[in-house]
Amino acid sequence: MHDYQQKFIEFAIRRNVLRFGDFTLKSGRTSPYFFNAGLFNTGEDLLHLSKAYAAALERSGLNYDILFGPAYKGIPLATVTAMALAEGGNSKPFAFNRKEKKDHGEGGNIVGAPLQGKVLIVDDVITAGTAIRESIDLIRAAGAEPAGVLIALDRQERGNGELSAIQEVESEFDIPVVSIIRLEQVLSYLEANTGFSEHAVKVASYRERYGV
Ligand SMILES: O=P(O)(O)OC[C@H]1O[C@H](OP(=O)(O)OP(=O)(O)O)[C@H](O)[C@@H]1O
Ligand SMILES: O=C(O)c1cc(=O)[nH]c(=O)[nH]1
Repeated sequence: MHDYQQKFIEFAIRRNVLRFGDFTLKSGRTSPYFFNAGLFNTGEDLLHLSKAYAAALERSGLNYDILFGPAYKGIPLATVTAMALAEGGNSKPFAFNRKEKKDHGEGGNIVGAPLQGKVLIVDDVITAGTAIRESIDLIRAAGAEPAGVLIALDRQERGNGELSAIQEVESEFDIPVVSIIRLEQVLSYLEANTGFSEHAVKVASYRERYGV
């Protein structure tokens, strides 16, 4: 695990973004841990988070034209990532969607720059891959193509079959998925640090059941 990854895990635990307990996921699975990016909820958190996203993206060397944040939590993530990239001299257009279509004013369900060219999806986590597939449908419907996905945490879970949801997305759409941290690193952190052993056991057994 790189130092920046350990620091990111500690940042997420400190801000209660990475929590332990019983959580029902969008996929219906019951998970002993949850990553709630909505709790990065101060200006300082966002500043720190935006730098971690932008650094992961720059490290990946991924080629893209525009950032796209899926509603809802992807919206501030794409926004602050675009700002951090611009601060490093790499200004890109960005857009996001509304969950409900707006039928007055400017109408439609895409806000921001037109979805054109290679679109990078920015979100918090991938579990079963539903949110990413929905985003790819929106991107293709606009006549653009997905370039890749940038997330904070790869939960390393099976999707519909034996592959991880991320592997399915990568092979089905031929795009890379870049994450700041993966579950295996969270688990190593829990196992190596006192006070987390009970959580480590539960997370390990969840990973046995749903992990890849
Ligand atoms: O890979 P999946 O199984 O789709 O799960 C992950 C998605 O679920 C959550 O979003 P949610 O749809 O709950 O919406 P929110 O951003 O409005 O909280 C999360 O922010 C991801 O987008
Ligand atoms: O699968 C989900 O619904 C999910 C998992 C997680 O860790 N965080 C989140 O916001 N959603």
